[in-house]
Amino acid sequence: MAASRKTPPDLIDRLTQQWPDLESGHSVLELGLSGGLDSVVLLHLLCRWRAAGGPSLSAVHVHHGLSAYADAWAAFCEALCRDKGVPLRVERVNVSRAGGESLEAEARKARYAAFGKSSAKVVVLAQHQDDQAETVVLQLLRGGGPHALAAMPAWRRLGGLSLWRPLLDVPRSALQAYAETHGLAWIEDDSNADPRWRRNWLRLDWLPSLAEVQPDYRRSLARVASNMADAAAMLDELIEQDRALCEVDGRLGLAKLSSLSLPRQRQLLLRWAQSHGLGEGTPAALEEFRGQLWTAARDRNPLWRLPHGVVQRYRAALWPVPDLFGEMPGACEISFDPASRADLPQWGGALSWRADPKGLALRLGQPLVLKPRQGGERLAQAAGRKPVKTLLQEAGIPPALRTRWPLLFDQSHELLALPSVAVAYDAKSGGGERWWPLWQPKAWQGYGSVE
Ligand SMILES: Nc1ncnc2c1ncn2[C@@H]1O[C@H](COP(=O)(O)OP(=O)(O)OP(=O)(O)O)[C@@H](O)[C@H]1O
Repeated sequence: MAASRKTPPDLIDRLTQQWPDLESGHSVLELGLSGGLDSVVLLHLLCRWRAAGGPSLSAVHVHHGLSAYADAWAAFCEALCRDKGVPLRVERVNVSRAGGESLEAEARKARYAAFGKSSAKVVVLAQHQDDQAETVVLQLLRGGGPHALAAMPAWRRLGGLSLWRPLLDVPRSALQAYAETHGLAWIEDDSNADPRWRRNWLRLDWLPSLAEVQPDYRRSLARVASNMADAAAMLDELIEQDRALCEVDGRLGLAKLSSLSLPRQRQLLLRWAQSHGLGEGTPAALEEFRGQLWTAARDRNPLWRLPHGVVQRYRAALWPVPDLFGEMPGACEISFDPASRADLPQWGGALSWRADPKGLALRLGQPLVLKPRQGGERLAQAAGRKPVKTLLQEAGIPPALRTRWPLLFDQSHELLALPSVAVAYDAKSGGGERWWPLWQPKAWQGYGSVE
């Protein structure tokens, strides 16, 4: 049987032709070796390449401890690498469902974390054309867009190193033929035969039926992946351009947003919200919000609720407001230190100080109290005591941020300031150095302040 299959003569050429440049500094490779057919064939190819003057080589086997055979797989990889003179590290990882994902997804995360610890410049993995085709179908069934359908790239960054998948355009049958021709031994993962896993069901049932009507489906699906990779890259470029057009200080300007076509508005909003850590919204919630954006009355401030925060329309812009759903903070004592910046996660921001002749006269270590608004507070201003609510409105603070905007009191509960917005007029008398309190909500960190 082994002799009857024809080995493609060019498998090693296909590998080396993808290699960018031996002089580029990528001269050390580490192979992810599971002990299965694919990575055993890749080990053989890389060893041949090494013998012909190619990059030096090591391997990593990730021991997940999930199968009764896990120790036997590690032992198999150790013996194979010893025989080939390839240094092997066996990484034992703990996989649990603690993250709330499937065991398969947790195992994958642990595996890639172990790959990321490599001291090589490039980690090489043995996914092939059948894996790519399966990934495209799985992403299609999940309802994925261009990024998901782009499936696996041949090269990508993983932390400080590169991941390389040189066999992505090689069908599994060619790897099997190669293994048989060279008399290679490998292990079969028992879980690959379990049809309860969607990928296995595809591989064992669905794709063989598809192959009967379209034998070249792998190539078509690989083409989908590469077309979608281009589409995804172009989408990224367009979103970046649109973002540069619409975003000022972390807010999206509505006038500029309205000049974009509807699909561009949608894509920009989704990406922008994600980049502010608000998570991925449902298409229905986004459409509802987009409808309100242009129709809600001027004095309304519609919200787009996302898994980790909200986006609020306020005046002529959209504001990202992360995590407003925790418990409201209580009163909090601090002591004045102009050199320190106090991160106050429960309040959703950070308090700092700036020397300013119009600020407060405070002494180092003076006790101060931060309290949330109760309603009805007033702050002394030149023209009388002004409601805090009016001061926040005048400063253009969107309503979603006002509930957690801290009020700064002295120890006798006199309101001293609304940080970044105003300080008490009567607190301005007296000599010495003066300080202006600054409140920077998490949503604005990395951008300017409200002033
Ligand atoms: N236990 C392991 N130890 C080291 N490398 C592994 C291990 N399991 C898989 N790999 C590497 O990853 C490649 C792909 O394996 P597999 O398709 O099982 O995993 P995956 O990481 O889930 O892939 P995908 O990126 O398609 O989700 C293998 O060919 C091999 O190079």
